[in-house]
Amino acid sequence: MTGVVTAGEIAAWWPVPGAESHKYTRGVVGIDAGSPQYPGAALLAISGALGAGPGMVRYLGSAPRDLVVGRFPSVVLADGQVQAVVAGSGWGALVDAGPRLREALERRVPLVIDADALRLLPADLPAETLLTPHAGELARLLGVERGEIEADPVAAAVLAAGRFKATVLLKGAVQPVASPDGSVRLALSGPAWTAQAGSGDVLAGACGTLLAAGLPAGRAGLMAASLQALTASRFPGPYPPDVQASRFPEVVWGLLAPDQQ
Ligand SMILES: NC(=O)C1=CN([C@@H]2O[C@H](COP(=O)(O)OP(=O)(O)OC[C@H]3O[C@@H](n4cnc5c(N)ncnc54)[C@H](OP(=O)(O)O)[C@@H]3O)[C@@H](O)[C@H]2O)[C@@H](O)CC1
Ligand SMILES: Nc1ncnc2c1ncn2[C@@H]1O[C@H](COP(=O)(O)OP(=O)(O)O)[C@@H](O)[C@H]1O
Repeated sequence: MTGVVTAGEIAAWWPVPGAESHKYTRGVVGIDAGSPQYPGAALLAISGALGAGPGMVRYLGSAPRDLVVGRFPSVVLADGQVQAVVAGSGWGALVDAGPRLREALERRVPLVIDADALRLLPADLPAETLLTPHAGELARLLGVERGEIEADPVAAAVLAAGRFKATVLLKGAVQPVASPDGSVRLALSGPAWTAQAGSGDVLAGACGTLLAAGLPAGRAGLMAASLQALTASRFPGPYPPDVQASRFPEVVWGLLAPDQQ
């Protein structure tokens, strides 16, 4: 199937908790984002993860831990079981980036690989890996000029998904989500208020929550990117990306119960 995902599809796929759900069945997402160089990226990725409704967020990164729990007290600092991991946002020049990505891979769960971890892709990626490059990062990965990516983002995403045998969400004004089997869909689009530093970190966190809930990588990417775009449409204006993420639940509610809006 091709074309733009619909709001109806997103609502139908949304992981609504059942009466018997608990935090582990809803999905635990491990966030390895941020660093001493980019502590804000940890908070941004966590805000995106929480806004999409996880059972639990575990913080696995190297940003100051007090900063994390001071801002988000529901986040668990203890390591333990996770059903998906977000790796790479705001790693910057971390010297242990390679071991961090290996550790994430050894958990054998679906991964979101973002930002600086995209430079370290291994030859074999696990099933349900979601890569979330912007055009600059994808150009670097494919060894082409950025203009080529921007000239045909759909073709670039499809090429990358085939090359890396992973699902690729190419970020930008048009956001294709391509699967290794050659299929591609577009996320819903929204106003460019989202085009600001940190929106990508928020998006990676939201993708992680949806992967942890058990969604296939393609759907997780389409849903998270569309949620961010719909939020900017519903709350247009210069809201910082974590503030946009704090409005995600209202937008999800609007998708699930449109009559009550
Ligand atoms: N608060 C925090 O802690 C934040 C932390 N962050 C963290 O900062 C780190 C560096 O991330 P980064 O994306 O700024 O740099 P990098 O990957 O070297 O870009 C390379 C080149 O690509 C281009 N380019 C960039 N974006 C583009 C786009 N959307 N669409 C198209 N092209 C684009 C651009 O090329 P130019 O236009 O300059 O030619 C740029 O020079 C990373 O760890 C990230 O997670 C940020 O998330 C912000 C908030
Ligand atoms: N023109 C645009 N219209 C709408 N959204 C955009 C536009 N350009 C970029 N975005 C959004 O901004 C974000 C950019 O991600 P990224 O460049 O990785 O940011 P950062 O690394 O600073 O967090 C993505 O979430 C993308 O959806």
